[in-house]
Amino acid sequence: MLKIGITGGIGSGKTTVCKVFETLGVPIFYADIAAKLAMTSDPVLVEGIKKTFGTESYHPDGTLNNKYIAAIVFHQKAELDKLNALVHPAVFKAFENWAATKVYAAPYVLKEAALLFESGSYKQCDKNILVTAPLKLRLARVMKRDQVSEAEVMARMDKQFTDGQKSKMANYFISNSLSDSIILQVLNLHQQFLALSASTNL
Ligand SMILES: CC(C)(COP(=O)(O)OP(=O)(O)OC[C@H]1O[C@@H](n2cnc3c(N)ncnc32)[C@H](O)[C@@H]1O)[C@@H](O)C(=O)NCCC(=O)NCCS
Ligand SMILES: Nc1ncnc2c1ncn2[C@@H]1O[C@H](COP(=O)(O)OP(=O)(O)OP(=O)(O)O)[C@@H](O)[C@H]1O
Repeated sequence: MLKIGITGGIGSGKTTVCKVFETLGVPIFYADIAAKLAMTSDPVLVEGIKKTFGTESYHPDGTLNNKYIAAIVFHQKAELDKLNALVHPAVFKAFENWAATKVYAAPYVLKEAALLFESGSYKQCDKNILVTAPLKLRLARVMKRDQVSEAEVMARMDKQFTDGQKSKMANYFISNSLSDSIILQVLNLHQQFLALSASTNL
């Protein structure tokens, strides 16, 4: 079974692209969902986060106080490094466990992760896809989706590799600008991955 990583900068549309792969029956691991699950259910991680960022990191009902943590980490690189160091090993492990359950389920699976290259988790995958879109469009899409300011989106963008850096590490590309059809690009890649899977023992 092939493991394919899929990433893209904030607002590039990687989750939207994954929804198209899902309609083709491709199993998808969403790193962000796994991260959030671990951050609320793994007692060691929960303690680590509270110790590092304070008990306000969680609401009284135990749910994650996203706004509180985001306000700290997206304005101080050293704090973000601490959060990543706590969370990413848990996500790596969750992906390995998940992938092991899919070995006979499909010719290939996708791992969707915002920080696939930055975290080094692309090394868990056989090939990697980069989703791109023009910067202004990405900004506009996230501002509308999350009801946030341009400065808030930029603060996150600044903490991610640029598309130039990522494109050197990617094997496949999906362009998600206004004039592109992501459906046709996904169908094309799907055929390539099925052929690759059939021609290798992975
Ligand atoms: C800081 C948190 C609580 C903020 O939550 P919030 O609901 O506001 O944002 P959300 O998780 O939906 O992320 C939205 C986008 O922000 C960007 N982003 C998220 N985490 C990071 C990060 N560590 N570094 C850079 N960008 C990030 C990504 O583009 C992501 O898709 C949350 O992002 C988090 O827990 N991040 C750490 C886990 C992580 O690294 N996730 C990303 C991939 S595993
Ligand atoms: N081709 C498209 N046409 C119209 N809207 C789109 C398109 N692609 C993405 N969007 C919209 O743009 C927003 C961002 O897309 P999406 O959530 O898929 O990006 P993402 O890369 O997963 O972002 P993040 O890194 O923040 O998780 C969403 O509201 C989505 O519905």
